[in-house]
Amino acid sequence: MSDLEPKIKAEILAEALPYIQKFHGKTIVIKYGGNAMTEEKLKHGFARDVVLLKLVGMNPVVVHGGGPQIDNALRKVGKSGTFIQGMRITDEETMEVVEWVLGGEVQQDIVMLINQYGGQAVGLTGKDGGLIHARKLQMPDREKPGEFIDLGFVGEITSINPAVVKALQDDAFIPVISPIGFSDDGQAFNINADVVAGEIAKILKAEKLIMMTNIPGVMDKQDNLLTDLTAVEIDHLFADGTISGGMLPKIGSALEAAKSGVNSVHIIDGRIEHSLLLEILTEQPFGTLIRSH
Ligand SMILES: Nc1ncnc2c1ncn2[C@@H]1O[C@H](COP(=O)(O)OP(=O)(O)O)[C@@H](O)[C@H]1O
Ligand SMILES: CC(=O)N[C@@H](CCC(=O)OP(=O)(O)O)C(=O)O
Repeated sequence: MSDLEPKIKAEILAEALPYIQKFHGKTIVIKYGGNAMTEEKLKHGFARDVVLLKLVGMNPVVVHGGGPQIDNALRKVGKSGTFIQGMRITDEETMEVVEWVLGGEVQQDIVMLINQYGGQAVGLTGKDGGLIHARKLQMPDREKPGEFIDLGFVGEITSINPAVVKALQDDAFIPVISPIGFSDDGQAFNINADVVAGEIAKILKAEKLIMMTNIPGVMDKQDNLLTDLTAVEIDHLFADGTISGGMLPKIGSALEAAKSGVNSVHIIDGRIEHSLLLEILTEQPFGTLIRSH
């Protein structure tokens, strides 16, 4: 932006006004994927953007991932990450690493940066305020209908109690949520962060859900960006194998949220600096918009 003519700079800033008005007081759930937080510069840009959104009157809620960061920590203890249908197989030792990495290092890094830029972030896991109740996931096998895959300590959400998030929002704080759920007997479960973001957006009746990842959006088989997708089109992409790996839970959760009344759901490239501001405060079409119909 520093290379732009002053007039163009002013026009871009003025373009933000209707969006600031439209989204004032509205909840914006941001899924901050582990792949979009690998560079220092990007992390700082993200933190500044979140603070700006809060200061202009929106209610950002961050749900973070950390897949690559968990992989790094596992490598240090001689283990490697294995995924099935975009979900990590999580044995007991892996679960300990997941809790330690997501609930510790990754979350604290985001909280510190947001606070450094003048925000008031508070880190939460599913345990805090009974936020995320979970049980062991029975994951349907996409290749063998009727059969299930055992992923160990991977959880599915049974309920969300959003009271703690609402209280923090009302008190000018920015919640930063780790995707770890707990059963009634205190067992921790590893939950895909896209799934948590989708459910949090649903229960908070968010205006927007923005999933920041490491690709321009949903791509077709020829690697062209699909700017806009409906439920029917998504069904086709699932059926013909265009969507695989980490995009499976992401697009599934995005569609669920769109069907449940979240007004706009986007999958965007988190590797572009200030992608969050571009999506929310400018007219520029960005990434993939997921529609319920
Ligand atoms: N059709 C598709 N369009 C875009 N990405 C896809 C598609 N199918 C599979 N993917 C994969 O999904 C990845 C994004 O999911 P994931 O690695 O879990 O990211 P994140 O850490 O941001 O949640 C992409 O980098 C890409 O490798
Ligand atoms: C069950 C499962 O797969 N959990 C994820 C949780 C972190 C996550 O979702 O991180 P990203 O958003 O960076 O992919 C994992 O263990 O990697």
